[in-house]
Amino acid sequence: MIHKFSVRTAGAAEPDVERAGRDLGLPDLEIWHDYYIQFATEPGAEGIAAVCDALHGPLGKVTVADVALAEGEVQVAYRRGVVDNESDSLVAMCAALGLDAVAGKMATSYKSSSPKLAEIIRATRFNQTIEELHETEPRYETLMPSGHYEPARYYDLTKLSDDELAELGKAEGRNLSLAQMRHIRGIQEQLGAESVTDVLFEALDARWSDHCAHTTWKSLGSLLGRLVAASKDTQNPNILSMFHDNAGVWDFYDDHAIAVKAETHNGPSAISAYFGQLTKLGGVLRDILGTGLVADPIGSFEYTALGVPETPAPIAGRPAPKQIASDTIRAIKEYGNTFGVPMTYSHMTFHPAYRAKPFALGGSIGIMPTSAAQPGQPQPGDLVVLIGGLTGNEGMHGASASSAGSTMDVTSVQIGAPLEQVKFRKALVDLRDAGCLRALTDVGGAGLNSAVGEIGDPGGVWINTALVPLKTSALPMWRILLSESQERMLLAIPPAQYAEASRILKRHQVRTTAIGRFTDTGRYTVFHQPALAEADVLERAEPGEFGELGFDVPYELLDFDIPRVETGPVPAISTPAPSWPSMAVDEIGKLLEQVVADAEVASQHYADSQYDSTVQGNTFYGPQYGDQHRVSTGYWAGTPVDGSRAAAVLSTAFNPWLFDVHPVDALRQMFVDVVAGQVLAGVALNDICLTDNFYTPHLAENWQEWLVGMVDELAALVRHFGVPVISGKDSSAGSTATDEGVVSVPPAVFLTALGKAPDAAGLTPEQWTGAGSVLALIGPRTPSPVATVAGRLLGISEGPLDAVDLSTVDAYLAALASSRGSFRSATRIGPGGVAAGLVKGALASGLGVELNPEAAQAELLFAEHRAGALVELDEAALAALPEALNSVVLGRLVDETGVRVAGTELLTPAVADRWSGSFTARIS
Ligand SMILES: O=CNCC(=O)N[C@@H]1O[C@H](COP(=O)(O)O)[C@@H](O)[C@H]1O
Repeated sequence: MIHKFSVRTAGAAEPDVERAGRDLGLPDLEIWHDYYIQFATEPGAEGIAAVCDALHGPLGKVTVADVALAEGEVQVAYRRGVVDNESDSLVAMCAALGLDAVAGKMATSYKSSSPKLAEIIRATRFNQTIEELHETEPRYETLMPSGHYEPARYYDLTKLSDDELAELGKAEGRNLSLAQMRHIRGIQEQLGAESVTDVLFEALDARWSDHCAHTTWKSLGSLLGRLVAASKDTQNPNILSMFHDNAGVWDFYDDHAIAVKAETHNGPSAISAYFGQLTKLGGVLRDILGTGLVADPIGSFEYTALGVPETPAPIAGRPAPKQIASDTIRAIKEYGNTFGVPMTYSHMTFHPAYRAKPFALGGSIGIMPTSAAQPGQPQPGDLVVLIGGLTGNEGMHGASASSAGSTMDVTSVQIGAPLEQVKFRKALVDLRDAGCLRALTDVGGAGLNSAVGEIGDPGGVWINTALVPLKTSALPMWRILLSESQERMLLAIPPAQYAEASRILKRHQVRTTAIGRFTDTGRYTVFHQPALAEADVLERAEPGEFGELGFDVPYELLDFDIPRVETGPVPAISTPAPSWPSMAVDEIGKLLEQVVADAEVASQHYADSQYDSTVQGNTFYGPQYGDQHRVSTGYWAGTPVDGSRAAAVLSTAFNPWLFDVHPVDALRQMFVDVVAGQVLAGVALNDICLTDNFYTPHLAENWQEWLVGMVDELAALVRHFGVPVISGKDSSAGSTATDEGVVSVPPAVFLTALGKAPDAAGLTPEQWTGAGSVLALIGPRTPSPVATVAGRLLGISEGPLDAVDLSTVDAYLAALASSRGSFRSATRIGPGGVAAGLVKGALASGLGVELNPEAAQAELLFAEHRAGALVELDEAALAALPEALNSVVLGRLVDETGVRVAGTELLTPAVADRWSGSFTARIS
C-alpha cells in the first residue's frame, strides 16, 4: 500500500517561495513537497502519524497524509522510469521508525488561484525529459521500479560486414566509429574468442570518448602534452601534482596542499539545466575528494554562459535561456549550500553563442596534508570498494554523447542528491587519517567503467556487477557499468584495513560494498555472478567462475590510436582598428546607464546572495565586498589551515566577446588579466598556478586551428611567466545542430588562478578607504573598444584586439609587486572599464570621486584595460610610483557619494538602479 504525505508550510510563505511567486507572477503561490511511500505492511494510524512527525520536523511545517491533489494545484514528479534519490532516504527513515517501507517517491506541488498556474509551471519548473506534470492526483500501482535482469548480448564481429559493424557501433545510443568497431573485432581475434559482448562495446565507447580519452586534443598533436611540458619547464617547486590525478595539487603552507579543479557539464545542462548544474558542482566536489588520498573541499566556484534571457530555446522542447538561468541558481544553491562549501565566485553571462549549449563550469578547491597529495596505487589483492549512492538507470552515455555532441536523452541526465555526498565527505577524511586507503577515485563521467577501468590500469582488476547496489530491481550489466549515478566513490582498501574502514563508513551511514579485487594480471575483467557474494569477495582474491562474462581483456588491447589531423596556422584577421567616438558628458552619462545594466557589469546579487559563502568559517575575503552595496570582488581568499593566517587566493578570467574576435589574442589578454589580478591581490608570481577549461566548437570554421593556436599560446605564456597550468578539462563539442541550423560557441578557454600568500592580512583590500586620497589608473593599456561592453552598445563589432606586449607586462608585474604596499585599495578593471569600476567603488563604499576634467572621454572611461587596475593612494605616494606602473591620476575621493566629472553627476539614481536591478529583472 502507498501513502502520500504532503509537507506544507504552517504559517506565512517562506522567503524562497515568496520570491518564486514574485518571479513567476503568481503572488499567492504555495509550494510544497509530496512524499509517496510504499509500505510492505500497513503502517496504521500510529505509523502514519510517526511518518508525519518525522517528515516535517520542528520547523513550522505540517504534514498531512493522503490528501489528493485538488483543483488549482499542479504536481511535478519524476517519470515512472526515473528512480528517485529520495526513495532510499524515505525507506531508511521508515526503518528508523520501525516501519516496513519498500520504496518512496518525492514530488513538488504548486498551488495558486491563477488559471495560468499549470501553463507557468510547465514553462518554468518542469523538465519533460525526466518529469511528468499532473493536474489531478496520479495513481501509482507500485513505486518499486520493476524489471528483470537482461543478459548481455553476444556478437561474433568476425562475421559482420563493415556496414553491420558501423550500425552496431551506433546502436543503443553508442558513438563508436567503424574504425573503433574494427579495433574491437581485432580484440575478439586476439583473444581467440567466439564473440564479444555489448558490455565491451559500451565500456570502450566510454573509454575512447573524447571526455575520457581526450581524442580531439590527441588528434591535433598531443595538445595536453604541450601544456604539461610547458608547465614542467617552469620547474615551479609548488607543483605537487599536475594533470595525473582528479585535480592539480599546489603546495601550501604549514604542511598542507591545495587541490584545484574545474570541469564543465555543458551537454547535460542543455537538456536539464537543473540537474546538469546540480551535478556539475557535485561532480567537481567529488573530484577534489578523490584527489591524492583525499582533499577536503574548502570552496567552490561556478560560471555559466547561456543564451540571451529574452530569447527562446533554439531546439523545440529544450529549456529556454531564462529557465536555464533560474534552474542554475536553484541548483547551485541546493548543491553548494547543502554540501556545506563556501561559494567563492559565481557569474552568469548572456551571450547568443551559448543558446544551444550553455557553458556550465563548476570548480572547487580542497585542502589536504602534503603527505596525502599523491594518488595511491592499488596493490594486487586490495578490495575494490564502492561507497555512497545507489546505481540507477541514469546518466547513460553522458560521457560519450556529450563528447560526440550527439543527442542526449532521458537516461543521459544525471540526478544529484547532495546529502548522500555530505555523508561520505567526512567519512573519507576519517578513512585517510586512519590510514585505511590505498587509493581512491570518484565515480562520475562514464560511471564505474571509468573509475574501475582507470584505477585498475595497468595492474589489473575484476568486479562483479551483481554486487553493485541498485536503485532498480535489475539493470543489464552494461548499464550498471556505465550509469553516471552520482554521489559514489571507488576505494582501494587493503583487506587488513577493511574492518576498520567499514566501521568508519558505518559510523557515517555510508553504504559500502566490496565488489571486486585488484590483481596483478594486467587484465580488466567485468562479470555478473549472483552466486559470488560480498562475503566471498572479502574472503578470497580469486573470483572463481565468472558466471556471465562481460569481458576479460588485457589492458594493452584497450588502447585505440587516434589518427593525427594536420592543421594550418591560425587565420590572419586584418580589420582596421576602430576608435572611440568623442562624446559629450551627457552622452557619457546615457551610455553609462546602459553599461551598468549589462549582465557583465550589473549586480548579480539576486543569484550570489542565495549561495552560502561563509560556511566553514574560513572565508577571509570575498566573494563580495562593500559596506553600502555588495559588489563582486576581484578575488576570494580563505585561510583553510586551523591557527594559520596563510591564504589561498582564487580568481578567474573569461570573456566570450574577446574570444569571438580572436581566440589567441583573447587568451593572452585573459592570462595577463588573471595573473596581474593575483599579483595585485598580493600573491607572488611564482606562487600562482592555473587551471584551464577549454570549450571549443567542432563544426565551426577553423576550429582546429584556433584550438591548436590557443594551446600553443597558453604553453608559451606558461613558460614566459613561470605560471604553470596544473589541471584542466577540454570540452570539444561546442557546436549543436538546432532548429535554426548549427550554433557554435566561440573557441575559448576559461582560466582560474589559485595563488597563496603567507598572511591574509597583507592582501590588498578593494573598498575605497577615505576622502582625500587619489585615484589612479595603472597598468598596460588595452584601449580598443572592440569586445568591450560599451563598444557592443555603441555597435562597434569589427576590429582587432589590442596586442599585449609581454615585456611591458613583465615590467608592470615587477613594479606592481614592489609598490602594492602603497595602495590603500585597488581593484581589477573588468567589463565596463574604468567607469564601471568607479560606479561600483562609489556604491560599495558610499564615498564619491571628483574626476579630473580630462577624464571625461569615452576611451578613458569605457576601455577595458584588462591587465590594469584602479588604485587608491595618498597623494604623497604618487611621486614614488615606478614608471613601469604607467599610472595616470583620474581624480580624488570625496565624502559625498557619486562619480562627478566637469560638474556632472554620472552616478545618477538611474545608474544606481540599473546596476542593482537589471540582472534580476532579466531573469525573473
Ligand atoms: O558526473 C558528474 N560530473 C563529472 C563528469 O565527469 N561529467 C561528465 O561530463 C559530461 C559533460 O561534458 P561536457 O558536455 O561539459 O563536455 C557529462 O555528460 C558527464 O559524462
